[in-house]
Parts: sequence; C-alpha cells; structure tokens
Amino acid sequence: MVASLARTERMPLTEGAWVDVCRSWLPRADEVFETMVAQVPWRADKRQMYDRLVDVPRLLHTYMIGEELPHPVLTDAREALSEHYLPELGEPFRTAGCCWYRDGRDSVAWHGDTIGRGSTRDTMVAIVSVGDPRRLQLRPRGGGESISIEMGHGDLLVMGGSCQRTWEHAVPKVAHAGPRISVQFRPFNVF
Ligand SMILES: O=C(O)CCC(=O)C(=O)O
Ligand SMILES: [Fe+2]
Repeated sequence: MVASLARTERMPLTEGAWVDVCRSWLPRADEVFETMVAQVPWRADKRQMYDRLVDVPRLLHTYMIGEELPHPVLTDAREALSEHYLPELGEPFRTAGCCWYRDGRDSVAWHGDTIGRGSTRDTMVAIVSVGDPRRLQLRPRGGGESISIEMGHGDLLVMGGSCQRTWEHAVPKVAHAGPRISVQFRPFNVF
C-alpha cells in the first residue's frame, strides 16, 4: 500500500496552474529504482536538430494503457493517484512515461506536455521520482521568473490545472548527479 496523499501541499501558480508536492511518498523506492534500471526496456532516442541527428539526453520508455508496470508499487501508486484526484480530474491516470537521467548531463529542455489534450484543456501529470535528486524547473510561458523544485528519492510532484499550456517545465543539466528515474502518470490522450 502506498502512503496517504492527505499531506500533499499545493502551490498555486498563475493562470489557474498549480503544483502539488508530497515528499517521500513512494514506498520501497530503492527497490523500484533497481527494478526499473534492470527491467524497463529503455530506449535511446535521436531527434532531428537542424541538419543533424542528435541523441535525446535521457533514456525513455512509455507504458501505454493496459500495459503492466514494472513494479507493483507503481501500480498501487497509479491507483492511489487516480482515486485521490478523481473529483478534480474526472478520469484516471492511464499511461506511465519513464525517463532515466543517467547522470548530470542528461536533461529535458523547456516544454509543456501539450501533445493531445494538454494544449487546450486543464489536465494533470503526476511524477514520481527515484534515485538521485534533480531540480524540476517551472516558468510561465511568455516570460516571468522560474521556480525550482527539488525532486528527491520517492517524492511525488503533480502539475495540474492549466500548467501544461500556460507554464513550461524542464530538468536542467547539472555538473554532478547520479542516476534518477522519473515516472510520469498521465490521463488518456495527454503526452
Ligand atoms: O523528469 C521529469 O520529472 C520530467 C519529465 C518530463 O517533463 C516529461 O517527460 O515530459
Ligand atoms: Fe514534461
């Protein structure tokens, strides 16, 4: 069983966006990390950058709707999140995107999860983090000060409201970091 979400703290942002944080929420985080390193079918992507193909600086895998997650704690986590947020979200979390940041050179650039519904409607993306701590940064689209939230081993962070379309987020490169894995639970048709 995963811990209660009652102690989750909400940080309102602008334009109806918000972030919820619940520290040390995921149980058996060491085991989840080890299992994911060993068992997720990680892939290294490349993407076109002008006239070159460059490595995407992290390893990826997405569990689609109905696919079994690599550790039962993650299944429990998804169910607990779906139940807790149902009144506000109106639907369950369905997919689980996984990112493995191997060291401080791995990162994700500024973006919103705006493929699908996130570009036009309020939604939620719930992220659990295992491994070394990394900073998740958030900034309003169109300019403004960024905020920085450290995501530690077992921490939960939920981006909600208009966050995907009115704000952007990133995990910047750092000089020194050990491996971190993030699991992003999303509803149907949000990427
Ligand atoms: O690693 C994270 O916590 C964020 C990942 C992310 O923003 C994404 O994959 O869309
Ligand atoms: Fe994202």
